[in-house]
Order: sequence, then structure tokens, then C-alpha cells
Amino acid sequence: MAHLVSAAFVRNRGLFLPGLRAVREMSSQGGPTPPFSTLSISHPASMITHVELYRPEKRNAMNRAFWSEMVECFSQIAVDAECRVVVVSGAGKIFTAGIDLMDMSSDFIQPVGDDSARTSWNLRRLIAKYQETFSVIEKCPKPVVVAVHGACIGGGVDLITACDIRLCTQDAWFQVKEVDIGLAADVGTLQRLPSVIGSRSLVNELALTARKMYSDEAKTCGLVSRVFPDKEAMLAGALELAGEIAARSPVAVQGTKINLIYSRDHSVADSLDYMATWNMSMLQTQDVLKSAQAAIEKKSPKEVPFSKL
Ligand SMILES: CC/C=C\C=C\CC(=O)SCCNC(=O)CCNC(=O)[C@H](O)C(C)(C)COP(=O)(O)OP(=O)(O)OC[C@H]1O[C@@H](n2cnc3c(N)ncnc32)[C@H](O)[C@@H]1OP(=O)(O)O
Repeated sequence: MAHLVSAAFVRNRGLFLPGLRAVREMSSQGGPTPPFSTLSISHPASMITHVELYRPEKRNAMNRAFWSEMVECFSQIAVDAECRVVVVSGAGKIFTAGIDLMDMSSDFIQPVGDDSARTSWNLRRLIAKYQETFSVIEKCPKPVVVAVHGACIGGGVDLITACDIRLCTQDAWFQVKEVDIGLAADVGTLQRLPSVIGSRSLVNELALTARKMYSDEAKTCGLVSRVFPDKEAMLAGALELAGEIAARSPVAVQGTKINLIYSRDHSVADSLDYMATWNMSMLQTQDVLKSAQAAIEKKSPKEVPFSKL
């Protein structure tokens, strides 16, 4: 009996200790990763990239650097064959306080231009640039899992609605705060939230009143798919989920993300057409044969060595 218990312990130690260590390493102590000043990037497990919003002393408020760094970061991830899935979280007390109200205001409150037409064009360019900060997440073919703890305010909601899977802690709350600072949310929330939570009435209520939505309601309405008791449990859950995705064929996974997003924005007929065109080449991958063989042999996808993509 003692022999069996000890064998189980050794087996479990092998399985679980690296996971726990990886989760602890996800709560970054080391600060931002150069050349970034607002993001900490790590690789907690094979094929998984962790992007941590890293301005904890400012509650991860989104300053000028952040808006550019996200684009640079996700453009690199999009073509990184060592990454099959991304986990995004926030360092410190909360996920994010949204736009940096100190750093950003002059760009938008006193826009420059020789006359109103030129000022408007400049402002338009600036808004489009800020929209790209979160659109890069959606354009990235690798699935993005976002893990929210504490507050997720304003720009934070823009960010998470561009992600593929949303998790949160029991203490999380969400606020479409823009009307409170005198603007209509312009970098993704109004465009993506209606497809995320389905009820337009609820979207309208949240966006028009800026009321806080707590984790229980976020789960009920479908903004998040899972709620965890605390941040450590959530990061463990996010990593496990990311591991499940990373173990599968990257051809299948990336094609699934791209086609799900396409079908959100197009008719069923157009989406089926797009899918057929997509798969007329992607079905020729060796991953289909490898995966089918593994299924016949009752093996897990984790045992199949897929080529990098
Ligand atoms: C093209 C436009 C694109 C996007 C537009 C987006 C719109 C938005 O994002 S609207 C949302 C704006 N954000 C807010 O209104 C939140 C303001 N902050 C707070 O309500 C609170 O700070 C808190 C997030 C609830 C956290 O409270 P607490 O934990 O008590 O921390 P504090 O002591 O208040 O703050 C600590 C530290 O962080 C600084 N800070 C917090 N939020 C912001 C922010 N949004 N911008 C800049 N700085 C922020 C705060 O000033 C403190 O700094 P100190 O230097 O320590 O004083």
C-alpha cells in the first residue's frame, strides 16, 4: 500500500509541480520585459506566451507606450512559431484601470491641426491607431485567453472583448466607463460586446449607465466563461486551458479562430463559402492524418508531435 501511495505521489509530483511553479512564475516579480515598458512577457509552458499588463503601481492604466507596445507585441506573437496560444493578465491589485487619464488627455482634449478639417483628420488617425491596439489581438491567429482579477475598467473592456476566451476571479468587476468621462467608447467595446454577451438590452444598459457588472453577472450573461475563487486558481485554470489548446494541431486551432471570427461578421452562406476555401488547402495538412491516427489508437492529442506553424 505504502508503495502505491508513494508511486502516486511521485506521479502526481511530476504532473503538478511544474504546473504550480509555472503559475507562480506567471505572477511577474521582475518588471516589464525590454524593450517594453508596460508589458511583461514570459513563457510559462511550451508553446504558451504570457503577456502581463505591467504598470501595477498605476493599476495598469494604459499610457501612450502601452497603446504602441501591444501592437508590437501581438504582431510578433502572430508570427512566432514557438507560440500557439496566449494568456493575458494584469500585474498587481487589479487587471486595469483603463486609459491613463494623466498621460492621454492632451492628445484628445487639445488635438492639433491648422484648421478643423486637419484637426479632425489627425484625431481620426489617432483613434484608428488606438483601435489597432486591441484589433491586433483579434487579428492574431493564435487564440488569446484573458484572465481578469479585480477591476476591468473602460479600455480594459475594449481589450477583453477582442480576446477569444475570458476568465475572471470572484472579486472581478467590469465597467464600460466611457460615458462617465464624456465619450462614446471608440476602441472596440461598442462593436464587439453585443456579439459577446448576446443581450443588446444589457449591452445598452452597461454602456449608457457605466454601471459596474460583477463576476456572477458576467458569468451569467456570458462575458466570461469561468469564475475562479482567486488569482492563483485563475492563472492555473488559464494555463491548463492554454495547455489544452497548445496540444492540438496549430493548423486546426488557428483555422478555427479565424473562421469563428469571420462567421461572427458574415452570413452563414458567406461563412460556409469562406470555410470551404480555407479548408481546401488546410485539409491537406499532415495534422489531419496524425490526429486521426491518434484518435484510432485512443491517444491524446498531447501525444502527437505537430510541426510548428
Ligand atoms: C481613444 C480612447 C481610447 C480608449 C478610451 C478608454 C476610456 C477609459 O478607459 S474610461 C476609464 C478611465 N479610468 C478610470 O476612470 C479609472 C480611474 N481609477 C480609479 O477609479 C481607481 O484608481 C481604481 C482603478 C478603482 C483603483 O483604485 P485604488 O486601488 O484605490 O488605486 P488608486 O489609489 O486610486 O490609484 C493608484 C495609482 O494609480 C493611478 N491611476 C489609477 N487609475 C488611473 C488612470 N485611469 N489613469 C492614470 N492613473 C491612474 C492613481 O492616480 C494612483 O497613482 P499615484 O501616483 O499613486 O497617485
